Amino acid sequence: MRASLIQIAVDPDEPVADRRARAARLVREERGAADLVVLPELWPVGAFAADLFQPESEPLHGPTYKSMAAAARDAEVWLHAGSFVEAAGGALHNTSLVFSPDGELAASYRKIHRFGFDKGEAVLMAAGEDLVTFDLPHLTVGVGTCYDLRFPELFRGLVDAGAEAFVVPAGWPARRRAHWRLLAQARAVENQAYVLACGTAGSHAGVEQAGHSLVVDPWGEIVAEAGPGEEVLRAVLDPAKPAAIREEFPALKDRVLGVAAPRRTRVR
Ligand SMILES: NC(=O)CCC(=O)C(=O)O
Repeated sequence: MRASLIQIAVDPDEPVADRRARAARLVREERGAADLVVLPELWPVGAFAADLFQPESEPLHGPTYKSMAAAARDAEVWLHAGSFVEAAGGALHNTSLVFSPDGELAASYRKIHRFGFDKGEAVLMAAGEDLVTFDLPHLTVGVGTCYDLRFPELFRGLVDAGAEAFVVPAGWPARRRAHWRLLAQARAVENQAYVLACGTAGSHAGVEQAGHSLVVDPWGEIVAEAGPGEEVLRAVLDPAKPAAIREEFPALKDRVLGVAAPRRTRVR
């Protein structure tokens, strides 16, 4: 299975509508070269451009949905279209969209762990509540977004829901690039699953982006890594590999459920 991760640059001088058109063009250019195309987190506005979240928010079936559905159909690819700011019921969400090659919505995911502590996304957006997977022809894929990567229990939940690969769109800062690589590899190793982590390039809202999108295999090896600038990162995945590794090294079967529940250690 061929995957293309479009590590688009978010430049505040490029109007959102122009970047949307450019992203759609980049997706169409993968026609014949990819089965799955991935875009990063909040690429229309930039993950740290909190001032734009409200003014650039859209309903689910807004301009980003429409342009990405058409691009998936034209390119005949599965498209994880990254995320956009969704306005729904008076709240904002960091929502990812997945389209099938006929341009139908296959899944949508509202980011569960919001970043920013007491500012930005953490205060402006509402948290999602649902774990989401979608089925490619030979691979079940779980979805997380950026900061979610720091929360292993989310990914374990996705494994319990059948995931053999994770797609993680992100807007990760260059300052924590070491965490990005380490966490992507950790999620792959502990879950014996592919990780496709697609970040942004460029700099917006004063935050230089890490770039360095990654494809990590279920053994934890990095099979492809982008540089810091705008780039399309391509990799070939073997959909049989997660099951083969889980069979060869069956650590997931040794889980002791409930061990994480708080309890006192008695000193004898
Ligand atoms: N957009 C994000 O979720 C950023 C996450 C981040 O910077 C980090 O986890 O570090």
